[in-house]
Amino acid sequence: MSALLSLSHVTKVYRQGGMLGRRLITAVKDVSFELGEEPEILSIVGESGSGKSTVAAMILGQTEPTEGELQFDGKTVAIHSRAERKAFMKEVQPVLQNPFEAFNPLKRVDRYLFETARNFSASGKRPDRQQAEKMADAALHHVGLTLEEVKGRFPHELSGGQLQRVAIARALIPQPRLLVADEPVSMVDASLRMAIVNLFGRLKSELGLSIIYITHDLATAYYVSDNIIIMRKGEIVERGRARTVLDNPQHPYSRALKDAVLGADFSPAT
Ligand SMILES: Nc1ncnc2c1ncn2[C@@H]1O[C@H](COP(=O)(O)OP(=O)(O)OP(=O)(O)O)[C@@H](O)[C@H]1O
Repeated sequence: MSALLSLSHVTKVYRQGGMLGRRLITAVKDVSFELGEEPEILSIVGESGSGKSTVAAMILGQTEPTEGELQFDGKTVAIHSRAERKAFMKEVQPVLQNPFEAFNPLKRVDRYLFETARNFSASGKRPDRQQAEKMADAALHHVGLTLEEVKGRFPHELSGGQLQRVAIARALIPQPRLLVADEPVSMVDASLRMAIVNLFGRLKSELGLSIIYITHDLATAYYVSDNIIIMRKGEIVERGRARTVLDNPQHPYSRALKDAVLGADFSPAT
């Protein structure tokens, strides 16, 4: 079976500083993994600076690898034009960490949904106002909201959790095959995190969506992900089925991470 996404020996080196004192930072080092055709939630966890966001940026085509290759649906991820970006974004959508940064505070949130509906209609035809509203409402239903609830509202008139749901709804409008969510719950109130993470599980089963879930939060990763990758200093130190890895981490770093985040005696009831 072919892969939806594959990273093959991907390395990313950043150059920092000017002519004098130039420094090379290897943010990601020889990383390889695949997402199959079957919908899957893959969590990428690791401490700050372990290279998670750089992996996300490469998957989203925002930055190119220094070495190695990323393929989506059998084609090398390489975006050189607006048309290529648009075609790629139909298939792969980001969900950002801070929903308040994803929306202009002076723009009503429904306008974002309508614009996305107009730009990324699955049929390829530009929908009229009524059709765009229908598409927005359908996407909002998938995240537990309705157009009526958000219509005419500015970002600050919604809670962080609601706004993140609107951001996810917007990402669903093009009917992508992959969501790349980089720390999507870290700015959301702790009591609402699980609801958003559970939403990912539903989107996977209801829409057949694959999700890369980048997080510090091992507890939510444990509950929602099928597979997990643990990164440290740009490298994958451990990978496998999420529950297997987190129930019994093998690498000393994974053990330390688990103990630090979940407590040494973490043992979920389920
Ligand atoms: N644009 C950039 N230019 C230079 N160095 C960068 C750039 N982006 C990231 N880095 C460096 O690459 C390394 C990996 O960073 P990255 O943001 O990918 O890690 P992370 O695991 O996502 O961390 P965090 O959880 O804090 O976001 C860090 O040392 C970081 O300082």
